Amino acid sequence: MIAKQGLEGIVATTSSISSIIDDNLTYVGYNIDDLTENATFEEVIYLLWHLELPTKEQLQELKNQIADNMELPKEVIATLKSMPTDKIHPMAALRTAVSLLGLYDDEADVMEKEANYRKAIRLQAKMPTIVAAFSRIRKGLEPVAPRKDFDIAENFLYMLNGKEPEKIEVEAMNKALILHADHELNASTFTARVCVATLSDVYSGITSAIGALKGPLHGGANEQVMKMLTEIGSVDKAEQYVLDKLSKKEKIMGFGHRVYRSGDPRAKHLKEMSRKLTELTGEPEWYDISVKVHETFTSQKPLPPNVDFYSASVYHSLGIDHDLFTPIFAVSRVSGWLAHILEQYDNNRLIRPRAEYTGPSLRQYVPVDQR
Ligand SMILES: CC(=O)SCCNC(=O)CCNC(=O)[C@H](O)C(C)(C)COP(=O)(O)OP(=O)(O)OC[C@H]1O[C@@H](n2cnc3c(N)ncnc32)[C@H](O)[C@@H]1OP(=O)(O)O
Ligand SMILES: O=C([O-])CC(=O)C(=O)O
Repeated sequence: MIAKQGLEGIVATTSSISSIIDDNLTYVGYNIDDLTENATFEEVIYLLWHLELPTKEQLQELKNQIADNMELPKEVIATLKSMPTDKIHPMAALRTAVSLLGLYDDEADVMEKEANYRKAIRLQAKMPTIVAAFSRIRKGLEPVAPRKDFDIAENFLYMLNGKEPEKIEVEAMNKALILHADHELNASTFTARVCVATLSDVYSGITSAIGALKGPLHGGANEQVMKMLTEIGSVDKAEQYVLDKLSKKEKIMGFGHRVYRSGDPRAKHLKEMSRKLTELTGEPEWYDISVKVHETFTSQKPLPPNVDFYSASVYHSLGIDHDLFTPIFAVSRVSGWLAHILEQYDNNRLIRPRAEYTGPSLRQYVPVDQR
């Protein structure tokens, strides 16, 4: 039997990390609403990697390990500086920098469980530093060194802007990081699992996953949402804009999902954050335009917004450049990719499905000068 196009509905692995059942998302049994309201991103990382929430001591140990590993090798900074920063997408820079990190990790090809865990910590710690450093370098600024007393959310905003962020900004970033951390067998996570199931290394797995997340049908959608909101420009233009796009059979980014039917449970948190933050920054129009697009789109198609829709106006309100939205998704999702990579190694078998051949039937080779 051939699978539906895009492997729709196919259960391709077992996993204990996250589940989507009846449109409810849980990380290792904890509802995403509960975690978003109460946890820190570091607690969620620990949960995804150890399948239990940490004790105070375990959490402190993880935070220390991350803080000790945030600095980038000088060679990676030098390469970021040598990139054609005005021409490339930050996701391409991130993909290259993560691959490069592997060259400066003596344990890159050591396949023992403990070594893979150490690499997970290094990658989780260094990805925010890469994104922030790239952003500064392309503005002609020096990268800002991470602070050991800051958690990931706070450090990321600090390294990006070179000043201590406000409490509300840190809270919003922490929630956003939790909401994007893992999502069952989405395309980038599947990519990471396929890669490491060949017994390739962790850096290869994460580099491949970044490539998959970059596409606009997946993580790249959040940047496209902001592009659309900017193009619309004011609430009174939103309805016509959506109707025009739909009449041309074009997709509206940030809507629809392969798995969710009644709605993506992450969207309501981002919607509320968007409302609060846009009000605080004195730019409520970004929220108002988003709501109008939401209302118009769902009056035409029964496809609710996904995680990428309201995250766009949230990140915009945090003053983040629009092409950094997808790299921020990667800074969060690397926690889930790493959890899945570690799980894959623990019970590995090569992932190699079949294809039904639909090309020409057997034919004879004709030499080039006779064709
Ligand atoms: C973090 C994440 O990855 S969340 C997803 C982020 N991606 C986006 O927001 C991009 C926009 N959304 C989409 O492209 C899709 O909804 C996907 C890729 C997320 C899921 O797609 P699938 O389940 O494969 O649905 P598919 O793309 O086949 O669409 C099915 C039908 O719904 C329509 N549709 C789906 N999403 C949208 C959309 N956002 N806007 C307009 N129409 C849509 C398609 O045009 C198609 O219509 P048709 O049957 O008349 O041709
Ligand atoms: O699960 C998916 O297909 C896409 C998604 O929402 C995610 O990766 O967060």
